[in-house]
Amino acid sequence: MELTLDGIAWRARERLDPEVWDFIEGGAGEERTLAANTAAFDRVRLRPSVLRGVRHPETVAKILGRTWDAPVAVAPVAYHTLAHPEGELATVRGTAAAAKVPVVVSTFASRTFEELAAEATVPLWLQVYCMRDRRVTARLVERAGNAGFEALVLTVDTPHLGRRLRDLRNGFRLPAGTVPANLEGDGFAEPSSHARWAFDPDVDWSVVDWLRSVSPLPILVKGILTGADATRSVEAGVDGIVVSNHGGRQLDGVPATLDVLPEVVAAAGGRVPILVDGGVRRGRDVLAALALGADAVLIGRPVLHGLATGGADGVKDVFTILLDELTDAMSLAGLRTIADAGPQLVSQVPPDRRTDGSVTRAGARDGTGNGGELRLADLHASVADPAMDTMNFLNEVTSRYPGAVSFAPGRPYAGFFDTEQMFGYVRRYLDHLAGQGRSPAEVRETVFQYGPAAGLIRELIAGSLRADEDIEVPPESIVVTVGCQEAMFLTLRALISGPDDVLLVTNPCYVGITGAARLLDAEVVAVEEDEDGLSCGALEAAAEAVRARGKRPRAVYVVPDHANPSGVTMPLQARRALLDLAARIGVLVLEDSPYRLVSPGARVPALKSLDRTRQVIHLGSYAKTVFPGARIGFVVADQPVVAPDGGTGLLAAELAKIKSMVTVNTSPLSQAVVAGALLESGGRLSEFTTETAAHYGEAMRFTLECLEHEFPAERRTRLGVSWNAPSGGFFLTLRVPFRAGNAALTRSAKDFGVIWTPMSYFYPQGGGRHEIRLSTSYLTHADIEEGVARLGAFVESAATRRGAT
Ligand SMILES: Cc1cc2nc3c(=O)[nH]c(=O)nc-3n(C[C@H](O)[C@H](O)[C@H](O)COP(=O)(O)O)c2cc1C
Repeated sequence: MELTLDGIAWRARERLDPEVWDFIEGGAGEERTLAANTAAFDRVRLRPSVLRGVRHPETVAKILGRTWDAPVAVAPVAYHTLAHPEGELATVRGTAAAAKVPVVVSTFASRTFEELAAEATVPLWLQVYCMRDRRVTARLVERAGNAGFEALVLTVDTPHLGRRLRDLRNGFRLPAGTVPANLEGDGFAEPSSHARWAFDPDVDWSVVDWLRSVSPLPILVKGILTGADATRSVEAGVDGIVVSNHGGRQLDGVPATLDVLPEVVAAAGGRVPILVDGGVRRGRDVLAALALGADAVLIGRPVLHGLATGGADGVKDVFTILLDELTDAMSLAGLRTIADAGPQLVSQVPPDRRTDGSVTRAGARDGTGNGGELRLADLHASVADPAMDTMNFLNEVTSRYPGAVSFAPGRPYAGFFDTEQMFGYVRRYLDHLAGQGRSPAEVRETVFQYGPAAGLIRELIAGSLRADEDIEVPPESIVVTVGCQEAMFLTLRALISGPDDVLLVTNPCYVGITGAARLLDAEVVAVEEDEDGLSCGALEAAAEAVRARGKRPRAVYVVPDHANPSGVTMPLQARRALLDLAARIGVLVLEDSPYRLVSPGARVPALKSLDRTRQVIHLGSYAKTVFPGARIGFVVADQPVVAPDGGTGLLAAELAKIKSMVTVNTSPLSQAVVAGALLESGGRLSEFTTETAAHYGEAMRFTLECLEHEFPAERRTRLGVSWNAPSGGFFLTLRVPFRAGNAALTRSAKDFGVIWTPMSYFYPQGGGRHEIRLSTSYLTHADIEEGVARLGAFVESAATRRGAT
């Protein structure tokens, strides 16, 4: 059994489809409020009283005249069948098995009130949304009352649903079979659009009187965040208040509930009980909420996590852990009953100064909290962006299952690395400098000192571009960067001048570019890739749509050769068409092509070599051709930039200015290594990489052969499996008949010993749910053979396992 609610959440994530996980876990907007909720609890420190002889702390709470085993209840959460087929039935069973505490049933419960009431041995409350058609609400309330529900919780923060970006990106729809069991009609599949037409957006405080007129049950309002609204609630005659920001799912930017709790408690002045929800994950969080004036807490997501991991048993685990932690914390803190949890119990709760401005504790003036602790909610939103987190999940899975064969990393094959050779390259470059007439002191200076921001080895790079790629550019148009990632970052920083500039990318797309855009708050619009790469028709339509919104499509990012992740290569004609279109509609093309020189066979000309209008910014990398540890990339930016005084320079010079404030200059030592390799190859990197290209070509060919062998025609058809056959590069795409998300990946790693990358990671606007990216580059043939066999077993199992996908 897991020991913490976080552990249960981790296991739930493994089991749930990524879109469902996102629906449950996500918040509105940049998820600042979502992050703030848990961060607020993290800032609390408990001040224990010692030697109080507390052997058996008493957790019992009295709320609205009823006795609860503990000051904890289940928050109203829609559609429990998303997490487990038994839905709310399992929730009431599991809760009851651990403690006698209420379950607040959502208007959007996926089990009927009557079946829940028949099952429940815990109190049931009904959460109420006020519908445009009040008769619908009145009927629900009446049914719940007849079924024996004991209270109504009127949600007041939801005239419509908040902007939940994860769901928008995923195009989330409720899975077939998940419907609100107590509502009639249809149109529920998209929760947000349903709410827009079904919820009453004009609802005001008179709704409390109305609700009282249709039901004798006590009424609590849920969604109060200010003292003023708490006062109004009491004046309106409510029986209780739930301090809630809907788990960060409504208005992003509102404060953490714990931070506003004291204000609400003070305003309510003990006239009604105060409950709070949002981010309660540990027993000590319950104590913190009580100490700051709450009478009880509600927990939302952890209940669904419990359901996902084990139905009723999982919910029981959630409550058992939480209550064990609560009693443990009480006895260590010297609290006999929950009434002992007063303000003296907590210290140093720094204010959320951005959102409510009130200082609740001393020691918070620097806004950093205890011991320099920072709040995630106060950092740039990109760090909490789920899209930035996908690779972490992959890394976690990889480290959890070290024995698995991994088709995930797009790494070069380590067999080519030769430590001694590296020294040889440096020597070679230093000799080259000496041969150019530099004195020993100057040579030493070159590698030991800071260097020019634009780089030391631009001439050599320009020479090899000419020799290998027929790209004719002056050395001054090149900036040597710390990997290609910096080249992307600098380029985007320069081009994206404000919120109206939009970056177009292919769908699917390499995550490095979308990640860089995220860091820069640049909007990204994805354009569907087809078998020829980027379709000009789709690109033009996307650019027009961006313009129609009053924005500027600034640049389009493409990987024209053996793309990561799809493996697609653009034919010559498509390249020419793209350049014509880009020139016509005034969009720059960012060409990133790291696999060109390490792929076998003839190469289609690079976009930059076809570029007659300086439309293309070429992003280069030596990670695959020389070695990634050198971290050497470059950007060719030969576009003229006109200053207000009419003077012109090259875009590269502007990029170098930016670079001087990012990494100052690229490591001269690393540049020396790459320069040595370029010199060694006689300026023709393509000759230097012949062997490497043959190796990777062979790895790809062998993987395809293993796939053919593993999935012969009959099996392929039966299972509904197919794949593409790139002529080079590191990646191929396997299409499978089941959802190939995190849950499937975890099962694949755990039960079958094979790891791959869900293609959905690479679709910035959703897609790729039935696709797997296989990387062929760094495995040996023996690993590939074994890995494909394991993959075959996994695919067979997942494809034939009903309902498990
Ligand atoms: C998936 C999901 C569905 C929810 N559905 C409802 C709902 O139908 N009615 C409601 O008032 N609140 C709803 N909430 C908000 C919860 O009642 C509660 O305020 C929030 O989840 C508490 O935060 P926590 O998840 O951090 O514990 C929902 C929350 C989640 C995560």
